[in-house]
Amino acid sequence: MENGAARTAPAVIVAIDGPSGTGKSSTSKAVAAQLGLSYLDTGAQYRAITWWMVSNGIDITDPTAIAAVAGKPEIVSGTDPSAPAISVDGTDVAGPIRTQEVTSKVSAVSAVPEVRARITELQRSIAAGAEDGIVVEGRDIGTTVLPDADLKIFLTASPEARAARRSGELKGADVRATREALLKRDAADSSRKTSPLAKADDAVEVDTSDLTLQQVIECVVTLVEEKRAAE
Ligand SMILES: Nc1ncnc2c1ncn2[C@@H]1O[C@H](COP(=O)(O)OP(=O)(O)OP(=O)(O)O)[C@@H](O)[C@H]1O
Ligand SMILES: Nc1ccn([C@H]2C[C@H](O)[C@@H](COP(=O)(O)O)O2)c(=O)n1
Repeated sequence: MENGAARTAPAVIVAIDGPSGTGKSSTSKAVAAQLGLSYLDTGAQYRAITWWMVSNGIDITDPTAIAAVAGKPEIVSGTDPSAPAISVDGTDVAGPIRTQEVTSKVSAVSAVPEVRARITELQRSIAAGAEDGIVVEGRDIGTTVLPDADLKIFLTASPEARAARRSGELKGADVRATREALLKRDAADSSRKTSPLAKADDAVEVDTSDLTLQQVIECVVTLVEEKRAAE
């Protein structure tokens, strides 16, 4: 190595997309922490703007009303994988954005083009500022937000596996009702006109149905390391 300069791994941008409950957040956080990368949960940003709309009495069934105020809330996302944080106008909303009310309304709010344009711009600027690289998870990262990402992963899992995982989280939740709610949200997210949930043509698909979380993490870490070695 010339002049004794330390060899550092090049900044890498990893896009992880997929339907609900496939393990995007758990995997992305662990991979980012293991590889010293930043982490961005884009679903949390759409939940945050939905929370703001609900808190301010905006009619969620009216896309024009949503579009008119889409630029108002200031959303700030932390990128430390060991302490994910999200605030709206200075209020910590990490808890409130996970309520059933926000979950049931987030697909409608995130389908509005003005909302997507605003959040996409924010996501690109966060990714551009991540000096050591970043893992960004969501629904349209590989297709729309970061089409030049170094590595794109698309996680899948059977509806049964996903419902069982989510019901385990929401202790006592009915698995069949959870499955139906997941499928309803997937259908809405996949069928919207603006940047729907979709696998990029150059994404690596990983079916996590029969893999443990640890196996999925190892698989993605290996893919990132292979990518870095090839550059
Ligand atoms: N391979 C796996 N095996 C078993 N459980 C898993 C696996 N991957 C994730 N889980 C668990 O499934 C639940 C959902 O995972 P996670 O939140 O990471 O999914 P997600 O794709 O980010 O979902 P969403 O898009 O709804 O936020 C969590 O409780 C997580 O611990
Ligand atoms: N890139 C993204 C990320 C998320 N959304 C929408 C669609 C999801 O139903 C919702 C919540 O995401 P989750 O927290 O479950 O990952 O946000 C999107 O449209 N685009």
